[in-house]
Amino acid sequence: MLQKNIASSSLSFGDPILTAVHRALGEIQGNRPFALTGEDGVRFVLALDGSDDHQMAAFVDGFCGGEADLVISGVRARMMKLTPESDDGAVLTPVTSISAGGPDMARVMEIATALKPDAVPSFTPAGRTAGTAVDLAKLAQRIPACLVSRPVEPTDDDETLITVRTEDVEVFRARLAATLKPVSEARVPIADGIASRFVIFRNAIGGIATAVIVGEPDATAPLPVRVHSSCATGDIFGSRRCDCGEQLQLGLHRLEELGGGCLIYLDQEGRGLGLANKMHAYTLQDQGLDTVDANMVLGFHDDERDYHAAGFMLKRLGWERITLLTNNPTKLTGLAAAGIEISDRLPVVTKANADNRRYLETKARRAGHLLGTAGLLETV
Ligand SMILES: Nc1nc2c(ncn2[C@@H]2O[C@H](COP(=O)(O)OP(=O)(O)OP(=O)(O)O)[C@@H](O)[C@H]2O)c(=O)[nH]1
Ligand SMILES: [Zn+2]
Repeated sequence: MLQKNIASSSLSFGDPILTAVHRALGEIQGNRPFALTGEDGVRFVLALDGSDDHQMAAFVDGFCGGEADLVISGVRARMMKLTPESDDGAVLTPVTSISAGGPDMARVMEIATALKPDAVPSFTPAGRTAGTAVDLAKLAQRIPACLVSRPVEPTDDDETLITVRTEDVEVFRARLAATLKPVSEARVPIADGIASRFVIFRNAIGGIATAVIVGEPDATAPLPVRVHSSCATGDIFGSRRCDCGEQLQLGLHRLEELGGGCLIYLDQEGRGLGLANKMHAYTLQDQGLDTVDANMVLGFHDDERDYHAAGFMLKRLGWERITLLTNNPTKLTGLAAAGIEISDRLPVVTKANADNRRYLETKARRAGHLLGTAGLLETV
C-alpha cells in the first residue's frame, strides 16, 4: 500500500524526464556507470573524463563482458579524420581491438582526447543510443567520450542502475530552461555608482541564472539587454586571454547610459564547455590551434550554448521586445528562437590586447562576430 502511495505521489516531485536525466548527470559527475535505453536496446555507459584506469577496466570486464566500445563525438572524428564520412553523428570503435592483451586504458584516453594520437583504429557510425551517451557527457561538461557496452536486452537487473532514455536526453535542455523561477532578489549597488537589482532564478535541478536589472528601465520601450556567459578567468580575474571581463563592465555601463536595462548572467562557462574543458582548450591553443579548432579537437562544437534560459527569464520578467548588446549573431538567432523580439542590436566592442588579439580575430573570421575593425586595430 505504502509503495503504491509513494509511486502515485512521486509525480508531485517534478517532471520524470528531468529527474531521469538529472540522475544520469549525477552518475557522470560521480564517475559511476549508468544504463541508457534506446531503440537498439540497453547500453551501459561510463564517461571517460574523470574515470581512472581501474574504473574503466572494471566497467569493461564487469558491465560489458570484456567487449566494450569507445564512442566519441562526430565533431572530433571529423577533425581528426577518423572516418571518411562527414556527417555529425558520434562514432565508435571496439576497445578490445586496441591492444591484444586487453584494453589499454591510457591508449583509449589518448584516442579520445589527444591532439596527435598514435595508430588510431577505425571507427563506424555509433547509432542513436551510443550517440546520446556523448550528448550526456557534454551536458555534464565532461569530454564527449564514453565507454559503452554492446546493446543488451533490458532485464530487471538494470533497475539497480540509474536508467535514462535517449528521447529524454534529447528534450532535456529546453524543458529545463522552462522550469526557471525567480527565488530571491535584492538591491546591489555596483562599481562606478551603477544602481542594480539582482534577481536570482533557480531551475528544477538547482541550476542558477541571474538577471541584473540596471537602473529603472522604461517599461514602454524595447529593453536594452546584455546576455553574458560566465567566464571565471575574465570576469573574476581579469584574464587578458579574452574580452569577457571588459565586455561585462562595458555592458553594465552601456545599460546605465541607455537609461536602464537588464544583464542576464548565464552559467555557460567556456561557451558551454565548462571551466575544466576551457583550460584543455587553452592548452591546445598554446600548441597552435585557434579557439574554434581547439573546442572541436576536444569533441565539442565551437559553441555549445543555447539561449532558451535567457529568453525564458526575460519573458518571466515581462520583457519580450529588446535591444540586444552583442557582437555575436548566434545570440540574435538564439534569442529569437526563444521567442524574444529583437528590435535592434548594439555592439559591445573592447580594445584588443597582445594576449587576446588572435582570439578576437578568430571570433570575427571563423565565428562571424561583428567586431568591425575598430576593436582589433586599437591595441592596448
Ligand atoms: N571554449 C572556450 N571558451 C572561451 C574562450 N575564451 C572565452 N570563452 C568563453 O566564451 C564565452 C564568451 O561569452 P560572451 O561574452 O557572453 O559571448 P560572445 O560569444 O563573446 O558574444 P558577445 O560578447 O555577446 O559579442 C564565455 O563563456 C567564456 O568563458 C576560449 O578560448 N575557449
Ligand atoms: Zn573570457
